[in-house]
Amino acid sequence: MVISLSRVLISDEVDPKCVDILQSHGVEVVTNTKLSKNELIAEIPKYDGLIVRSATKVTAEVINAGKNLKIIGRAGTGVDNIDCQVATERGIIVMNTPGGNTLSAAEHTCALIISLTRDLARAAQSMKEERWDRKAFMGIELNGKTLAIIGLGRIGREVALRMQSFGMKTIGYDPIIGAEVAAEFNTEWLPLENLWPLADFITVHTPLIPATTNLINDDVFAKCKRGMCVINCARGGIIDEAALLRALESGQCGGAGLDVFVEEPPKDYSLAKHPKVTATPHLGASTREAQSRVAVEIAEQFIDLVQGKQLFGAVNAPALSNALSPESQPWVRLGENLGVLGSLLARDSVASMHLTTIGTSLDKAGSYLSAAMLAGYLRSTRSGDADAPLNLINAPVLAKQAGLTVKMSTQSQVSTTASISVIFTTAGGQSVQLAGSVAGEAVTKNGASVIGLSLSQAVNASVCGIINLSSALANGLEALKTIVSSSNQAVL
Ligand SMILES: NC(=O)C1=CN([C@@H]2O[C@H](COP(=O)(O)OP(=O)(O)OC[C@H]3O[C@@H](n4cnc5c(N)ncnc54)[C@H](O)[C@@H]3O)[C@@H](O)[C@H]2O)C=CC1
Ligand SMILES: O=C(O)C(=O)COP(=O)(O)O
Repeated sequence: MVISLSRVLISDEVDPKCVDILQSHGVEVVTNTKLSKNELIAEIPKYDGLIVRSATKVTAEVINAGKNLKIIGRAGTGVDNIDCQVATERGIIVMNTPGGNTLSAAEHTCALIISLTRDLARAAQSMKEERWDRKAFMGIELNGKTLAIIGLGRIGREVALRMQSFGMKTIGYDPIIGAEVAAEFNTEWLPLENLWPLADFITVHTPLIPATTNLINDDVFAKCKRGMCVINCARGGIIDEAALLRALESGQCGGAGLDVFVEEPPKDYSLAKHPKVTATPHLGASTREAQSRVAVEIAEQFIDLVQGKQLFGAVNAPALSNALSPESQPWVRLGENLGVLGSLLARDSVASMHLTTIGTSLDKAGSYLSAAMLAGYLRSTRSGDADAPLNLINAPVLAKQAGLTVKMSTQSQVSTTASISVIFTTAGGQSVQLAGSVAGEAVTKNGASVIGLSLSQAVNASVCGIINLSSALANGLEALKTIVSSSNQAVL
């Protein structure tokens, strides 16, 4: 799958290095950070690429209006402001720059923890008001206290390492990162129920997903030590804001450091204004270093993708990662053509496909080959929304929605000429088996795949031939049958 980009819209404040890199590769870039929702919807059809931070809400409406959109880039980490599901269904790549702002977010988290222990924000404000009030600001030491880290990914572990230098004991929970990995950064992995009562501070570093929404709620506050403090430099909504306000009021929660809010900017500032809260306006990634990194990274990732060099940072295109190299292009075409052929030969709608890759060179090709096959199959069978392209990004999702199941197997034989074999089984139980390979420079140069066919019940024949698949498909099934039955091992 080849992706070309001609015009990119940047709709949030992104370091100018991003524009420079894209322009130096011939991409036209328009920066407009003042677009209202409706203006963005009106503007987006002109672009094939969009780059945002957290401010632009890339909703289904925006994505559906983006008739030419191929890629949405997030100069940062969280993609919760982008409707990734709709983007995927429309075959649009969503890409972020994981890691570019990790250290800045970790440092900001540490700053919030430290600020809380000494009430720095209010103490500094009192000095600006010319009040020398030493009695009002009795703090606590971090040394010997326990910090619970929920989410032991990139930021969580950097926070752990930094706060350990203050003498804090770090404990943590993550459903994917286990105890052994946590121990590598001196953090004791504990199940949540065991962790709540031990923590003096709890900091969250997870994405906002259903499992983490309101993760810290009234019940959790009740299980914590009285006076424990919470920090949220991840996403608004991981800590239930109403429950936090109640816990601050009752004294169950001793303080909160908040960088993120359910609504940004918040309509209701009662949490931010609360005397026990140190709040910042989503500044975790707002450092020169982080902004420079994410701007360069997103631009370079776009260019690498367009040049077919590599796919980095895509959050919704697992099939694409091995499909960009020039060597894989004929295989992608073969897969698509086999999908089309399967749909032509199967008399009923296909309920399942079983793809087998043969040969070690195709060991990692199963996911893009099956996606290519599904794209070809769906392209040839679908009616309706012809607007949305069918490609390696959306074909697996749309096939799943249509109830089509896909099985993949690998036969890793070193000496074998690489080939693929697929069995299409219809809802009525008929099956069509096709086998194909990409052979020879001369054939692949003019874009045609060579395919060895073995047709079973669906055409009630058992023939084997080699045909120029592209021209056969262009002439339709009847022509194909004629070609197959009249040719034996001939390239047409
Ligand atoms: N305030 C700011 O400006 C910034 C905020 N962020 C946010 O910080 C958060 C963390 O970012 P990274 O560390 O880069 O992400 P990451 O993907 O490296 O780590 C997230 C971790 O959360 C874990 N997790 C998922 N579900 C969980 C659950 N139910 N309970 C506990 N852990 C769970 C994952 O397994 C993963 O290890 C994200 O929400 C990101 O958007 C990131 C950068 C800047
Ligand atoms: O990268 C993230 O997840 C962030 O929250 C940073 O957001 P921002 O790019 O500063 O709007």
